[in-house]
Amino acid sequence: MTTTAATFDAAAAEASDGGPVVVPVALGDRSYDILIGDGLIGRVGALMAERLPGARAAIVTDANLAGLHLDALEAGLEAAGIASSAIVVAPGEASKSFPVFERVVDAVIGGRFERGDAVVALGGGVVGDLSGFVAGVVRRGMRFVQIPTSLLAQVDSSVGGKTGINVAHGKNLVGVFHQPDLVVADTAALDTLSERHFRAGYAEVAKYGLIDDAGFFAWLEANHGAVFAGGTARTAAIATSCRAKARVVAADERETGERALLNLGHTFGHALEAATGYSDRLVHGEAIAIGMVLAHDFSVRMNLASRDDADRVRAHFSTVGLPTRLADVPGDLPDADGLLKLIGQDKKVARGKLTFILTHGIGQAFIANDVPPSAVTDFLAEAAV
Ligand SMILES: NC(=O)c1ccc[n+]([C@@H]2O[C@H](COP(=O)([O-])OP(=O)(O)OC[C@H]3O[C@@H](n4cnc5c(N)ncnc54)[C@H](O)[C@@H]3O)[C@@H](O)[C@H]2O)c1
Ligand SMILES: O=C(O)C(=O)C[C@@H](O)[C@H](O)[C@H](O)COP(=O)(O)O
Ligand SMILES: [Zn+2]
Repeated sequence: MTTTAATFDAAAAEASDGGPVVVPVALGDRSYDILIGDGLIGRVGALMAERLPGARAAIVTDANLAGLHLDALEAGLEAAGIASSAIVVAPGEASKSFPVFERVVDAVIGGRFERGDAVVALGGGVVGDLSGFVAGVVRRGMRFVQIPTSLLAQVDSSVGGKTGINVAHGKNLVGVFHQPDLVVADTAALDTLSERHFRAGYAEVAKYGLIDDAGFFAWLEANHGAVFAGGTARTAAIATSCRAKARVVAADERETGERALLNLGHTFGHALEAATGYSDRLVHGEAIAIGMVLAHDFSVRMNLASRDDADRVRAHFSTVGLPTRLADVPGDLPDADGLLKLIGQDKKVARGKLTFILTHGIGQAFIANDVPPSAVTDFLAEAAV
């Protein structure tokens, strides 16, 4: 549902009884809940015992999370009588790769985890996408529990079942749709997240406003300080984001239509991630922040949106410290033709034609099929200046 600045109600986005906020994802017999609240990691064992009785847990996490939040998860699993073992990968986008995928698959099968056992992702979007892919293919599909620990993962990647890894040709080009059975977002975990990664996740929060909720975007412009500070504004922003994503996923699980709107900024952004080698030069949320600004600027250039709206998007992202221009990417980038080659590998390409998510203004994104490649290169050549 689209809200306006006057009607967006942050308080209504919170649970009234002090318990976790519950956001259902309605997918028939594969429906599941997203639980959002403070201190939930220690309760995952009890929640799993209720929802997946008898399942053991193959925990996949990264080395940062292993030192911070793994003990609490393991203690809760043990208290609930759930046997577990942990597989630890290196932090960072490079772990969404074939070699790391193979290592995790080997550890899960070698650990004799069965189809009815659960792969449990404790981490950000990298761990979630990688281990969801493992869960989707080992023994042709295991149970899957997401414990997202970054802002980005809590508002976006843990929900909706897109899993996968990157290859040199492009982002997320190998993977499967595999929905989780449960998502548990412990907002207290965000207290240990770096500011850089919190900001990167904020880009995907703002995305929901830019897609179809101008009121939410206006609320973020006024309340971003409180969202960054934590507390109820942050929980409200997470819950609002999850509700928006759950609605789209329920309507179009496999992206045959409107789910593509969630790709706002990603056609440009994914090309930038590939161009920077999936490295710390540019993390996903930063690439998507630049991509969303470019999508608005490109829409202005195509006479679809007003310059005022595009400027508002750039100004807000600058205010919170996100990059907004190609020139903000450290190091060299390919030229416009090089970027277009990468864009040509986008999964939204249909019969060789480029698809972009463009906009008529803030909260008015739409799917644009058959975008002329020459318009894209002309625009990128100008944007690079
Ligand atoms: N499947 C989807 O629908 C979807 C949606 C959006 C993004 N993604 C993917 O998500 C990935 C980006 O996710 P991300 O931004 O979470 O990156 P990430 O998983 O690399 O996490 C960012 C960094 O923060 C650390 N970290 C995470 N939680 C922490 C915590 N609580 N305390 C301390 N450190 C913590 C991680 O170790 C890592 O170093 C990209 O690969 C992107 O393509 C997928
Ligand atoms: O869930 C979706 O659908 C999205 O597009 C969410 C994006 O934020 C996310 O980065 C996703 O992984 C991109 O999907 P892809 O199909 O373009 O790889
Ligand atoms: Zn994204």
